[in-house]
Amino acid sequence: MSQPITPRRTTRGAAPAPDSPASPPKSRPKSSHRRQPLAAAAEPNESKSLDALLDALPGRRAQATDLLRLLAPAPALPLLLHGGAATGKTRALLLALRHLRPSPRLVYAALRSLPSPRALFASILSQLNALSSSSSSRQRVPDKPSDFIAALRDALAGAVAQGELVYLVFDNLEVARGWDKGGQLLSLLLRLHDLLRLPQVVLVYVSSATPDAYYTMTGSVEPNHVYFPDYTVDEARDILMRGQSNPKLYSSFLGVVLKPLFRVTRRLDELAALLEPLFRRYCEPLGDLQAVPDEAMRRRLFEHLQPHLAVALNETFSVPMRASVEKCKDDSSGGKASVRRQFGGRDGLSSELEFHMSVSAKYLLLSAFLASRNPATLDAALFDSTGGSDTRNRKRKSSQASIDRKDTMAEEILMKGPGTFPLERLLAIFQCITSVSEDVLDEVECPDSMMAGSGTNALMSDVLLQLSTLCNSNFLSKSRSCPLEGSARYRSNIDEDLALKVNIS
Ligand SMILES: Nc1ncnc2c1ncn2[C@@H]1O[C@H](COP(=O)(O)OP(=O)(O)OP(=O)(O)O)[C@@H](O)[C@H]1O
Repeated sequence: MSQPITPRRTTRGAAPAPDSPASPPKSRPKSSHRRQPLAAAAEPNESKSLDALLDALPGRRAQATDLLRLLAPAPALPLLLHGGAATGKTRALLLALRHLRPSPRLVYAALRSLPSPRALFASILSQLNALSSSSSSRQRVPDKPSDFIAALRDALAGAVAQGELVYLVFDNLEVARGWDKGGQLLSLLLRLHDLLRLPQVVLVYVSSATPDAYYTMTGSVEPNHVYFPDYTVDEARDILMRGQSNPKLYSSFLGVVLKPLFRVTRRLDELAALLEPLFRRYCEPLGDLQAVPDEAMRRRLFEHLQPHLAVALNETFSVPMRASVEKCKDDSSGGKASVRRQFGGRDGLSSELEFHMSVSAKYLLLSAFLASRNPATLDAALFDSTGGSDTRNRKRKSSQASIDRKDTMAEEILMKGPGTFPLERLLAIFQCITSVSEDVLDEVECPDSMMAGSGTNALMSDVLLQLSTLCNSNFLSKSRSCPLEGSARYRSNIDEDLALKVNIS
């Protein structure tokens, strides 16, 4: 993380009344490398509410503490929260902001719930106009970013005139990249600190991309940043255990389902959506939902659940649909809804949809794409078990004739469309491209004895499971067994665009 700000905290006792119009504008604190323990500076009431904040954020203690340091009283630099999907960035930020005293003025825009730059401008300006109860609320929404900056400055001037800090939050910043002229807009948003030069305005960016991805591109002032790593399975368990009416029952349920599901998805929203119906199934044999199951009962519940768990593991794809987060809800439901659905059929993939699949499924899909698009004769040249790092066998530079021959072959392949391939070839390609990624092996390694053995067996059983999921989801098709070879053949149904979207991160 970059340089934090000295936590010159405003305590309740010392703070002016939250909405007092007479509150003086706050001065900017000096930057410092020094950090103070948060609780040490806190008064009893504050430490109680700090405990409540940390309780509401299992697995995010360090991030919540950093946020409180960096958000108040008046940070001199913008703040960037970054990390993978559903790692609690939004939740932690909104809860931390709610913890601040006096309550800050918040202008929040979740880019994922907005269709265009213009919608973003409109959302921000209307929130600001509501804050300052300005008469200009009927003004035209700017089309051009430069007009937006001018309108933003005017609207902010109205809001900060009341002496309050205004926190301007851009959530899901990475979404702007996909917008028309999104690169330009992104660079402008990241330069707001330099452009506005308003000390009372605190800029907060939330993104799944790393800071380097943005700041090398804009050359603007580098913000403070807080990283949100993926949850571990134990942290996910702590989060999912919150608010359960029968913790012992739920804990025994998580004991059997969480690890296998965690290999399919680590996203909390998806896990919660998967777990809810499974838990209902799990409880079906129970007469009393408040009962604490003994060992024999636990085994019975597991046996009852097992077939349903197998089905759930096969459905690895989900379509998160995000509603805008207007306010932070205290309960774990958050402000976003996640709807699960299997891909397939003629619907295709709308650009507004996101899909999630495990890393091993992504590699498998890419392996199938390559196997369908390239003739088997090219495999030896394209792949080797060293992932291409062994240069000893590299061929001499191709002659013009051989380049022409390859071009003609490529054209023919394109004309023919995707070809079919046997399972062995798919697995050989999969093995070659995963041999360079230890991460993949970590991900598919199955520590849970319930699902399979360990090591290679676990890897293979996972791959076969993923393969069947990809077939069920129409990403791949499986032909009937070939009468000569006696085994089934597969074909990839995805095009180059989708293959490019299968981003392995
Ligand atoms: N530590 C946590 N405790 C309780 N619930 C959590 C925690 N972390 C995440 N969640 C829940 O998981 C879901 C996703 O969290 P959140 O939206 O904060 O993640 P995010 O990192 O902002 O995701 P994205 O990058 O996709 O926008 C929400 O329902 C949220 O309430």
